[in-house]
Amino acid sequence: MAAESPTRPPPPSIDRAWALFLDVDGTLLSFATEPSAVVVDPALRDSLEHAHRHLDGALALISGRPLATLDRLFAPLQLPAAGLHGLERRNGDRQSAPAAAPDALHRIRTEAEALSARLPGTVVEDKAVALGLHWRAAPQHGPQLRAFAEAALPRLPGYRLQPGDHVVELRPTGADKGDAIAALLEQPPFRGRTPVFVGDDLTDEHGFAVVNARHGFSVLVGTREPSAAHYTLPDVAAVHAWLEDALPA
Ligand SMILES: O=P(O)(O)OC[C@H]1O[C@H](O[C@H]2O[C@H](CO)[C@@H](O)[C@H](O)[C@H]2O)[C@H](O)[C@@H](O)[C@@H]1O
Repeated sequence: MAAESPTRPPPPSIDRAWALFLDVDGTLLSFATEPSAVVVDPALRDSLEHAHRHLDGALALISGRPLATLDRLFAPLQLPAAGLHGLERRNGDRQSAPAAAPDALHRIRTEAEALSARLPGTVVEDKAVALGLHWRAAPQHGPQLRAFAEAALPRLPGYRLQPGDHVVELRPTGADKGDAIAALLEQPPFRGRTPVFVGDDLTDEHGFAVVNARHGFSVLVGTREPSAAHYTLPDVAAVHAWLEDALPA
């Protein structure tokens, strides 16, 4: 018999004493057929800016995207953030970044682009030290891209596969989203606050574990199972409404 899905309540309204961590794709932004096709509504930028102020700066984006891409998407906002699933971090003047990409990754990117050119609807995302192989517009090609990534991995010492939503990534081993949240919680303005993380994807489970261990609020967007999250919001529109509702006009 299939296990029953847990019933999760919606999260409480945003509290000034929170440290709020927000995933990006699938949480703040609706999915698009490819990474460059996402749309950032100006109203969302306004909500994030208000929330950042309301929380005295204790709001950070926690994403698989590089920080440079986050800054471009949300410009002119430049929020505290973790990029590349936790490998890159920025909190005010404090920054950390992974080492440069090995030569093998450049060769693998060229091979991946050649493969993608033969598989219409697939996309190779160049994330400098990481590589995303996407198949949202062509799900039938997912197995071939996954097989390519698995075969490439032994040529990349110090790398691992990062599965995601219609994507597999080749990324350096090291920090995950949970590590990034834990590190930010050691620093002002996040230190001493109740941690709250809102996310939708597998990579967000690391963040849920850290927040749960600190008696915070873990919020799953959507219905993916299994998940360690204790609360839920049904979709991106509900996340936007939750952000807007809680804030003073
Ligand atoms: O941690 P996140 O902020 O959720 O980032 C995870 C990955 O999101 C992006 O890919 C996803 O969104 C694309 C645009 O909607 C979509 O086409 C793709 O199928 C999704 O997997 C981003 O491109 C990746 O770099 C992030 O790692």
